[in-house]
Amino acid sequence: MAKDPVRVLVTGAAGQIGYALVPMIARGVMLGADQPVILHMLDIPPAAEALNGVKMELIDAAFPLLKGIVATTDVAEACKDVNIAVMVGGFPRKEGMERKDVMSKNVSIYKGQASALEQYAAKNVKVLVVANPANTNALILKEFAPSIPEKNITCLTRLDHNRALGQIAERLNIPVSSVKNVIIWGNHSSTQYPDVYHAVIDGDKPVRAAIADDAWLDGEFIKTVQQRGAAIIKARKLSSALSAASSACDHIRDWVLGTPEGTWVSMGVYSDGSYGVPAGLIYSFPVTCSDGVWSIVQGLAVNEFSRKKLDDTAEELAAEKQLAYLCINE
Ligand SMILES: NC(=O)C1=CN([C@@H]2O[C@H](COP(=O)(O)OP(=O)(O)OC[C@H]3O[C@@H](n4cnc5c(N)ncnc54)[C@H](O)[C@@H]3O)[C@@H](O)[C@H]2O)C=CC1
Ligand SMILES: O=C([O-])CC(=O)C(=O)O
Repeated sequence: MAKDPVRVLVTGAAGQIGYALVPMIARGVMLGADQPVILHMLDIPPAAEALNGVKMELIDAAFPLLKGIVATTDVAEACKDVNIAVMVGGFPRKEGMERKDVMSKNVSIYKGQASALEQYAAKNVKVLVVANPANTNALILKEFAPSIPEKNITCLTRLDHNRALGQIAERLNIPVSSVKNVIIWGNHSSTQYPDVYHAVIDGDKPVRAAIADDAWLDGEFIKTVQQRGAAIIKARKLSSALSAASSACDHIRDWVLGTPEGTWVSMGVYSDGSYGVPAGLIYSFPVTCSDGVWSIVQGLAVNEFSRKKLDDTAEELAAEKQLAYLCINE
């Protein structure tokens, strides 16, 4: 029997990431090749014409799984009954801008959209925040949508996770599918910590032994992953739309359909104090997912080198949280 369609909201749908993301969703990349979808697309009035253009193209592409399109500048209409919300809308970082510069513009958007999701979305809505500062926007959304369970509000660090897999694969000249269990800890920012202490290739061979170059792993590798977003912006003069869209699909797919046995992924989730990370931050942890629920992988060893990096990125998030509240109360 055919499945009922799932309603998926994409905010900022007329933007760069939105344009890459909506065809992936309509093709089944996010929820599976047998899962019909109804796409809800939100953007702001100045982008209404471009949004309508995206809608026209979706119609023209004749995606068999696409059972309906809601394209609107009205946030209540956009959020109505959605099961999944991918929050991409916001002001992007431009070349030379720090993430803090976009903070004040974006936290007030997320406060408003939290209320709309709370009021109009399906009760079990799963939320993925992509727009920067992604962790802090997700935290604001959580705070201002108190009836949405905190387990249902996440942010995207899967792009950083995939970037780390990609760098290891390039270095070893092996397919990226042979590498697994890297970890992104902390903030989706240049303080994030891409950790390969538990990563393996070909099922069980430690990455550190395979690469046998600690100086590269502790230096250039970490820096490359941390700075990859800025490098793409410099090269494209636009943000990493293709890879962000693909990683957003990976995030939701694994959350809804489950992570493969023996594999974890990185997700920005509400900290419960695991690994000594202060509770009350949205922080990227290694997680496994089953039956639509994520769980933080427990019991991984954290050495002194890693400890400092976990703490530094937590400190940045605590400072962002403070700044966000200042912006909201201004
Ligand atoms: N977490 C991650 O891994 C990544 C996050 N990003 C972030 O994703 C966001 C989107 O990036 P792009 O698509 O490149 O930017 P973009 O500027 O091309 O698109 C953003 C869209 O959001 C719309 N928008 C602005 N305010 C809105 C509102 N209140 N409601 C709905 N829509 C609104 C704009 O009109 C625009 O169409 C940025 O914040 C960027 O920094 C980008 C790459 C990776
Ligand atoms: O760095 C940025 O502003 C864009 C981004 O989040 C990324 O590509 O990771």
